[in-house]
Amino acid sequence: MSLVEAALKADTADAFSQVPVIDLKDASSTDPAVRRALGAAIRDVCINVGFFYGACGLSVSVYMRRAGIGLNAVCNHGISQRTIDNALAAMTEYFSLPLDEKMELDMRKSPNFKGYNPVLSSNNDPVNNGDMHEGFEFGWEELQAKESDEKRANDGVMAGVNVWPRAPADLDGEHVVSHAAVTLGKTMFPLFALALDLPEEYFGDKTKNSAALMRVLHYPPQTGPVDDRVIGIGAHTDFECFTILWQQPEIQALQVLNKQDKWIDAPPTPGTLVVNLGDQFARWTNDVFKSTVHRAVNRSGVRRYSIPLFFGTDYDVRLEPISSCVSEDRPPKYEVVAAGDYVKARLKATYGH
Ligand SMILES: O=C(O)CCC(=O)C(=O)O
Ligand SMILES: [Fe+2]
Repeated sequence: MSLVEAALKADTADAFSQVPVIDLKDASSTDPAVRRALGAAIRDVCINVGFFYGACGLSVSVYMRRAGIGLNAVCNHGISQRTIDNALAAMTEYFSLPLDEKMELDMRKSPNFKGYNPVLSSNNDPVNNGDMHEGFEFGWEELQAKESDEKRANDGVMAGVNVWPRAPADLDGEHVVSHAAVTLGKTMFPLFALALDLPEEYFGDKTKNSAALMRVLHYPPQTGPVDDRVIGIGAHTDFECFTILWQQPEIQALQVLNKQDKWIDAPPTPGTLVVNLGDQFARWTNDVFKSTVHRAVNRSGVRRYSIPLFFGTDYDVRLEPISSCVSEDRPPKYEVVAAGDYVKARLKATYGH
């Protein structure tokens, strides 16, 4: 079945009622048949849901080893548990700093949306009155600072350095997690290409500078009568190709909208990370791949932390629809824009500056 036919079929299929799990253990297989089978599973989920739990757990260390980076920094700590524990401890410490100290790195002082954003300063859903979370955002950076960072020199409209809080709440743990997640993201691109019947290396020259924005989020508990227009993060789609999300175990907050406009819970599931598609993939695939609306509402009565990594194409890439996703009956739906311009416009709308 062609991609366009599969998308048409999905339009009339039943709405999803849960977020599916895809086992990513075969992501490192070199057997073409095994890889094709995984690509087919990913294709089905991308066309019908746009969200899945990637079961990775221990195998993340395999990705790290294959990519040949961060072995000491990441694998020896065991990305699936110890690195995450470190990151969670650093986040907890960072967000408990006095507000004026956090505001020293106010994102609004940064030309490229790096740094701290306080509670209610972002508004992902324009009908709402602000998002009930605070966050800290940074882009890709070498673990050991280099004199000249070629990747960052090519960031175009999103170019600019990160800002970091001072030790001890220095978010070093998050920086390590971002390297692990970027490695996982690079492993995913060839699989998305397979899912789109493209050569595995199709996205290679479009993702040389691993546009990767990581956010560290803290959602205070919302108790008592909750104003529906003030929720953890309002209904939105993500901006980049796909997001890899770690959510704090045992706290339900994330919800995904199905086509019957029903919110489906996506609770944290041990040994998995959430993977969801964003608008760059929707634009590239002319909506064959779904950039699905989601939100987070923390009514658990306790604090909740999460770490999304938004993984996209190089910012100068133009998001032209892939030809197999366009037909006479399915003409291009989106104006062609450069990835960086699109991301920057969405960030401006979200943070109001
Ligand atoms: O915290 C979460 O579970 C979701 C965060 C999210 O959707 C985002 O930052 O785009
Ligand atoms: Fe999101």
